[in-house]
Amino acid sequence: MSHLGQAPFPKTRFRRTRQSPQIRALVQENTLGVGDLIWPVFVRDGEGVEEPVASMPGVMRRSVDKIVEAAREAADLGIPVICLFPYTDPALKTSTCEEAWNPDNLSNRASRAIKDAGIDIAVMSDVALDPYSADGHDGFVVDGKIINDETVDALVKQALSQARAGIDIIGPSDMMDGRIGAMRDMLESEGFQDTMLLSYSAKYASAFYGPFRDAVGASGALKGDKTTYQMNPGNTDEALRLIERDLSEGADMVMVKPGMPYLDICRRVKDRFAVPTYAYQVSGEYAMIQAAALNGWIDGEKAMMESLLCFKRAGCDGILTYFAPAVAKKLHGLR
Ligand SMILES: NCc1[nH]cc(CCC(=O)O)c1CC(=O)O
Repeated sequence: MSHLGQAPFPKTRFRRTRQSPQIRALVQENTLGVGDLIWPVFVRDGEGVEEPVASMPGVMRRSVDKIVEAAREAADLGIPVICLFPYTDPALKTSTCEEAWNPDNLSNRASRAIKDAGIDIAVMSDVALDPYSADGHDGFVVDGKIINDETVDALVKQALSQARAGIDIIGPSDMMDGRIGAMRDMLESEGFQDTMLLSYSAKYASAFYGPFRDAVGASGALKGDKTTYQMNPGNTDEALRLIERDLSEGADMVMVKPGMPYLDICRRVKDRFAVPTYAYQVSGEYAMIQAAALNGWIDGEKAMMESLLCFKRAGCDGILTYFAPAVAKKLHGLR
């Protein structure tokens, strides 16, 4: 084997630098820190409610008061960002989705409550129509098609209601074309110069979103699939074109989603654009690790830590993960 400047065996023995925890720490190239974590949480109606999500053991839907408690706990652990996903009352779901830009919808109430409590945590939102849509799609459905431009107008209204509710980081997850530019123009003209856009730029049409759709109550509503707007898992050049497009329209940060099966995309994005790059370790990835751990088939805690470190190795600056509080506790030596 020839490697630049590498002496042959036995002058080079790789095991020398693996001999103890101290030396392994010294030569470690990538690390996971609490500052790398974005914690997605599910908000529901009511008060004092913490309701387990069956397909995501350890994950809860929380009422707004409990979300505030969770945000405080996350901030105390040093988690920099909490990301809100609403579980909307099915009675509020329509084909015109107006609940999406209701200033008092669940997501906006939760955002305001966290801000009013003065908690030191950045709040991120989700922009897409699916939690509010009777059809379960991220855009308006007309004659069985998901229509792009009218959806973008609605998403801009939704994003404005979120900015007004104090959201720090707007996360468009809808995959419509042209939405980042439209939202950036709106934010500039409405006086929200500091509101960030973290674009779900390379979001794939994935089977790994199943438990999430249960958690937000969208699985029952969804007719068909999302393949006309989310990406084909076979593509990688297209991901780079989407990232480039979203950066050119004013995205501050970009995301690849799902995470673990798409680490090659994370690496290509980071190498090519050198911008703040995030991955979403989605609900199905979380569920797989938890299910195997609960069966005693893998060491859940080790698999959790390894999976997240690997995102850092792949070039990500941070990860959206349902494990965030557990990881933060582990990193602080609290468990
Ligand atoms: N716009 C919806 C949205 N935002 C985040 C997720 C998935 C998150 C997860 O699976 O953890 C989805 C689901 C989907 O696109 O159907």
